[in-house]
Amino acid sequence: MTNSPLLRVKDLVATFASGSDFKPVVNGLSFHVYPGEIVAIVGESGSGKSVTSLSIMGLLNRNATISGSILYEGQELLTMSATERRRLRGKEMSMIFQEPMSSLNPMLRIQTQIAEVLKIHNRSWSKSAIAKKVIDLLEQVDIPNPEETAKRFPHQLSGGMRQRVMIAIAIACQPKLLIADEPTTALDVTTQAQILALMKRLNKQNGTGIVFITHDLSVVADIADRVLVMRTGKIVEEATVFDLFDKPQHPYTLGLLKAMPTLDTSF
Ligand SMILES: Nc1ncnc2c1ncn2[C@@H]1O[C@H](COP(=O)(O)OP(=O)(O)OP(=O)(O)O)[C@@H](O)[C@H]1O
Repeated sequence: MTNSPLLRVKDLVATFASGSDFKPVVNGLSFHVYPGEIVAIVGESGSGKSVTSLSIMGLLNRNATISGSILYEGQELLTMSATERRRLRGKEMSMIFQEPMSSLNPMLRIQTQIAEVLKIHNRSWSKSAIAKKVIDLLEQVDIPNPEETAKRFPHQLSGGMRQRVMIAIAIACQPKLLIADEPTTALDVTTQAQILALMKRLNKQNGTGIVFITHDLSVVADIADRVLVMRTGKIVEEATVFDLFDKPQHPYTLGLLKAMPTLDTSF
C-alpha cells in the first residue's frame, strides 16, 4: 500500500432541500481509502451510506447540497466540472448497485451494454477489439459460456449472473476505485459468497480500492480490511476488521455485533 490515499473524504455534509427537514443526512464525514484497500461502511438503514457513495460518484439528485472535500488522487471532486467527473466515472471509479436489474437496460443484449462503456472510454478501439474484451471481461467474472451469455438479455440471466455482468461493466476500464453499494444483499447466501470471493480476487489481482457498503457484519468480516461504522450521518467507530470484532469500542457497534445471528440463534 502506498502512503497517499486514493480517496480522501473530509468533513462531508449532505443536505436535501426536501424530505429531511433541511437536516444533514451526512454530517461531517471524514475517511480515506488507500489503493488496494477494501473499506466497508456499515450501518443501519437511513444512516447515510448510499448518500455518501453517491456523493463520491457525483450522482446525487439536484436537490442535494454537498459541502466539505472529496479528493480522488489529490484532485478535488466537488469543484470539478460535470464533464471532468463524467470522464472519471467508469474509467477511474465505478459503482455497483444492489439491484442489477435496475442498472442494466432490459432492451439491450449483455454484449452491447458492456461494449458501450468500453467505447466511451476507448474511442480508438476497433469493433473486434471491443468484442474480444467483452468476452474477456465475462470470463474474468466467471460467467460460464461467455460467448452465449454475451448474446442474452438481462432477464434471461439469474440474479447472480446479472450481478456478475454489472461487475464486468464496472471493471471494464480497470478503475482504481470501486464503490459497491450492498451488491450482495438481494442474492442467496451461496451466490453472495461467490460474488464476495470474486470481488476479493479482483481487488488482489488489479489492486482496486473498494468501498463496500453493507448493513451485514458477516459480509464485513468476510471482505473488509478496515471498517467504518455509520450512524445518523456520522462515523461512530473506525477500526481494522480484526479490532472491530475483537474489541468494539462504541455501544452502537456492540449492539450491531450482538444482533448478528450465530449458530446458536433460534428463530
Ligand atoms: N433524494 C433524496 N431526497 C431527500 N432525502 C433523501 C434522498 N436520498 C436519501 N435521502 C435521505 O437521506 C437519509 C440517508 O439515506 P441513505 O439512502 O444514504 O441511507 P442508507 O444508509 O444507504 O440506507 P439503506 O441501508 O436503507 O440503503 C435517509 O433519511 C433518506 O431518507
